Amino acid sequence: CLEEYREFSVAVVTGGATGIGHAVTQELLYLGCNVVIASRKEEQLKQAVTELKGEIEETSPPRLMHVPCNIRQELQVKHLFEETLKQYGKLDYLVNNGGGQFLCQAADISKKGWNAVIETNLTGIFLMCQEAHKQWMGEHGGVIVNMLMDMDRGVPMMAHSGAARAGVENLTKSFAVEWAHHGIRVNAVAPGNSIYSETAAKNYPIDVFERVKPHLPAKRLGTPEEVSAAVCFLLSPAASYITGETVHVDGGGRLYSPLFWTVPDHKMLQPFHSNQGVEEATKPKSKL
Ligand SMILES: CCCCC/C=C/C(=O)SCCNC(=O)CCNC(=O)[C@H](O)C(C)(C)COP(=O)(O)OP(=O)(O)OC[C@H]1O[C@@H](n2cnc3c(N)ncnc32)[C@H](O)[C@@H]1OP(=O)(O)O
Ligand SMILES: NC(=O)C1=CN([C@@H]2O[C@H](COP(=O)(O)OP(=O)(O)OC[C@H]3O[C@@H](n4cnc5c(N)ncnc54)[C@H](OP(=O)(O)O)[C@@H]3O)[C@@H](O)[C@H]2O)C=CC1
Repeated sequence: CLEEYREFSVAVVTGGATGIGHAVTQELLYLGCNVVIASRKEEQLKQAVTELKGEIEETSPPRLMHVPCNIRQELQVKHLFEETLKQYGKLDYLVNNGGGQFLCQAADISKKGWNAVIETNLTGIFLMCQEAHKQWMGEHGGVIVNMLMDMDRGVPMMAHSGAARAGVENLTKSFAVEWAHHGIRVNAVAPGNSIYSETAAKNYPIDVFERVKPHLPAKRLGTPEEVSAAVCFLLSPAASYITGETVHVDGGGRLYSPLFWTVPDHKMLQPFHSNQGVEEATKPKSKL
């Protein structure tokens, strides 16, 4: 299965300079792919290219390049694929990993903050998939992996991101079906809220990772490499019959751990009592 990677496939990885994206980039390079990494901070991209190039043979054109791109900006997304095709002449894999959010109770999220997170984590992924399809994959096929989060029980303190990622999970299924006859597979990876990297941790004012650790069945945090392994499996021909699927990489966290939120003791959700008598109990309770 690794042979097809070795035929110098071409991958675009958003957020490929840091954390999980960095691990994906490193693994794809190791497997023989050409990789384009894309995110907003050009200095960070350049640094990653310099570091990762030190680990691979020098080639012409180089097997790793960067394109600054904010996935919220349509023109920048278009430019990213144009540059990729100009340099390598094809596009086999797209990893929509770039994204993020801020901690905030739902009641306090401003409309601007809501829009920033939805644009990043939902609209941005939509634009990336649509443009990849338009410029290359619609005609030639390809494989897409979208990054989600542990959001199936809702995401207290990150409601905006949970909503966006749930949207992406559904988009993943729609694309998987609509684009199957174009030879495109589309899957998702959902990391638990427990994948430690310095760059992920520094986005938060509190040590979110230390707080989740004791509540994980694995009793340890996950690594970017453990997420990358799932991404690379889904990209590979070993996953040729898998599409529209989500793979969870969370050490069992979603099955066991309390959410990143403790409900205070309260008596605000009272039960319904039928001891008011049959007539009273069967009266419609609608407030309309
Ligand atoms: C449960 C714990 C789980 C931990 C697991 C880890 C999960 C991960 O996802 S790790 C990856 C983390 N990486 C990131 O989060 C990085 C990316 N994040 C961002 O870029 C921002 O958070 C963004 C998505 C909001 C985008 O920001 P940007 O486009 O730069 O927009 P602004 O900074 O201008 O903000 C716009 C607007 O958003 C509101 N806002 C932003 N930050 C906060 C905050 N910390 N608290 C409250 N509100 C915030 C705010 O309304 C901003 O407008 P202004 O007030 O006018 O600045
Ligand atoms: N670590 C964890 O436990 C979890 C992570 N995730 C998700 O996994 C993905 C990778 O996170 P992780 O590696 O941990 O954290 P990082 O903070 O290291 O990575 C986030 C990356 O996304 C890029 N990014 C953010 N916004 C944009 C944008 N608008 N356009 C292009 N790139 C952008 C950032 O680069 P730049 O700022 O330069 O744009 C950065 O490289 C993210 O989507 C994250 O939300 C989900 C669940 C848990």
